[in-house]
Amino acid sequence: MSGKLASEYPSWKKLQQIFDSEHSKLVLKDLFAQDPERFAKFSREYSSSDGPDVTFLLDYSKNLITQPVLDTLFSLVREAEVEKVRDQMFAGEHINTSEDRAVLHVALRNFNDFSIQEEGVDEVAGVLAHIKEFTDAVRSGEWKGYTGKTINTIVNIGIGGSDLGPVMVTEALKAYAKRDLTAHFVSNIDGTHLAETLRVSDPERTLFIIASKTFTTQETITNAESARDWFLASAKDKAHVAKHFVALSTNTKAVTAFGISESNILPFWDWVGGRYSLWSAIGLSIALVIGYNHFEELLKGAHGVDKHFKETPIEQNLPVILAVLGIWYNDFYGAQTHALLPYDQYLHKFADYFQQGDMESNGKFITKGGQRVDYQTGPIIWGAAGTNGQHSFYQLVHQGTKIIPADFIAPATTHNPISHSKHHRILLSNFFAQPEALAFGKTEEEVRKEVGAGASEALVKSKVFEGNRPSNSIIFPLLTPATLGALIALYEHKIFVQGVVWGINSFDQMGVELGKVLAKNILAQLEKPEDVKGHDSSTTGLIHYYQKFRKE
Ligand SMILES: O=P(O)(O)OC[C@H]1O[C@](O)(CO)[C@@H](O)[C@@H]1O
Repeated sequence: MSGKLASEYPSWKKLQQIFDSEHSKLVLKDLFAQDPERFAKFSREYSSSDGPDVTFLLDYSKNLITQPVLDTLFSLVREAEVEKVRDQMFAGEHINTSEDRAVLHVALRNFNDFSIQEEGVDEVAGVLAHIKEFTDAVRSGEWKGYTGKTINTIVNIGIGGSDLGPVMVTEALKAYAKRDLTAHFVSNIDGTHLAETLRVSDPERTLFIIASKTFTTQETITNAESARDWFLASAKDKAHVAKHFVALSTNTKAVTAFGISESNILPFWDWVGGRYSLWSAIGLSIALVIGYNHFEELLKGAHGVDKHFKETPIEQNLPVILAVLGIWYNDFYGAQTHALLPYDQYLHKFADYFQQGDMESNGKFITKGGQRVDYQTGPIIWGAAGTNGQHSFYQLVHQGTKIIPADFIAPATTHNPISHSKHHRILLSNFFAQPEALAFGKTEEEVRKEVGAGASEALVKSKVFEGNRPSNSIIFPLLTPATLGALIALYEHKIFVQGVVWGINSFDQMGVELGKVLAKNILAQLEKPEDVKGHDSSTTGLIHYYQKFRKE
């Protein structure tokens, strides 16, 4: 049952036994040598069944698994009733129990396939129509600023889920961007972020998109107020705000109180989690940059994977496969992190995006039933675009003392085939080489042959790659909007499956609250040393030190 401790499932215990007795025998070099069919057995191609064409290959053969390990992991998924909870999610049941909410990002990209009963679901198509109408007006130049000029800059002001998705996707789909429309994303409360953006923006031609589900987030509201002050310093008349400020929010009351008219609000619903919201009105900046039709392709690509996730048996279900592999390393091998390594410059924000997507979802130690877990939950997600990472942190991935499961992700072809695709071939040669090097390494014997007889023992040892480091590889024809949608949905559902197995609520984020409350209290004490009360000596000392330099 969901909410149960994962360690209570019979398969969990069995996995522990398998790990204890077998893991020293799970050596990739041997496993590949023993079975010429290993790649065929442990790789799967996804092809969308309808909507835009999406295909990708997931190769998971370079994992420390055998069929019995995988079968036991699948049994764990069955015991945790992942399919039942998945169906509850798709049916609109309130699986976000702590907040008593449905979890329906799948409804935002549904296109009438699944029947979902929840308030607001029938409004999705209307909001998409509004996004289309608005983006068409801005992109065509029909929407004018207060002096009659067209919009050439958009500034999305939001943070967390109201920022990272739009940032990642607009970067990823830059090849589809309208190049004469510049998009900025301001998230940090640090005034530098807004100031540097405003410095290069023209108030007569800038559209501010205030993106906040709650419309109470301190960073976003403060940035929005300062942006409005900056705008009014030029525009003077508050009536002009209507041409330059739109809001994306579930909190209409707070938006209108801010001074944005109701006609400039694109709403969404409480069943859209912040980190799952790029598919909603929060994606307005994406639609503005790449055009509505491409935005819809993104949604349809995700919908294809939703169908796959909902309809495919566990053994062939790609999000489930990724999820159980992650559990195997996280909970039995003791891996602390998971690296996302896209070999595509356009995907350079992919890991940043899934830091929130995964860590805010599954970074929890209490089960839905209120018990403390006695195992590890969500991994630390990190990564960077290849090949840059190779010249910074890959040393540790190859020869460090930690096990770092990684996903290598790459497009077979590029939007920028400069020098007859020479760059892309070099990029891909690295994409193929790195998982190979990680898996198979280089033995002492091989090193000795290379360095010759005179080399010192220390030098020989330092050149050995132990190998047996696991990875997945995902390859697809080209990074299109639909393919990106599919990839994001793949990881979203992976996170879902892991959360269900671990028995936690992947859809609240109580862990971000305490810091917010303390900061509010401290903000009121920053002026005078005598105001600083109720803290430990370290916090008090730090605030007192700051107060020596404090300026208005
Ligand atoms: O869209 P909002 O309500 O401004 O919230 C922004 C972000 O803040 C959080 O609540 C906490 O970081 C995230 O879950 C959310 O994406």
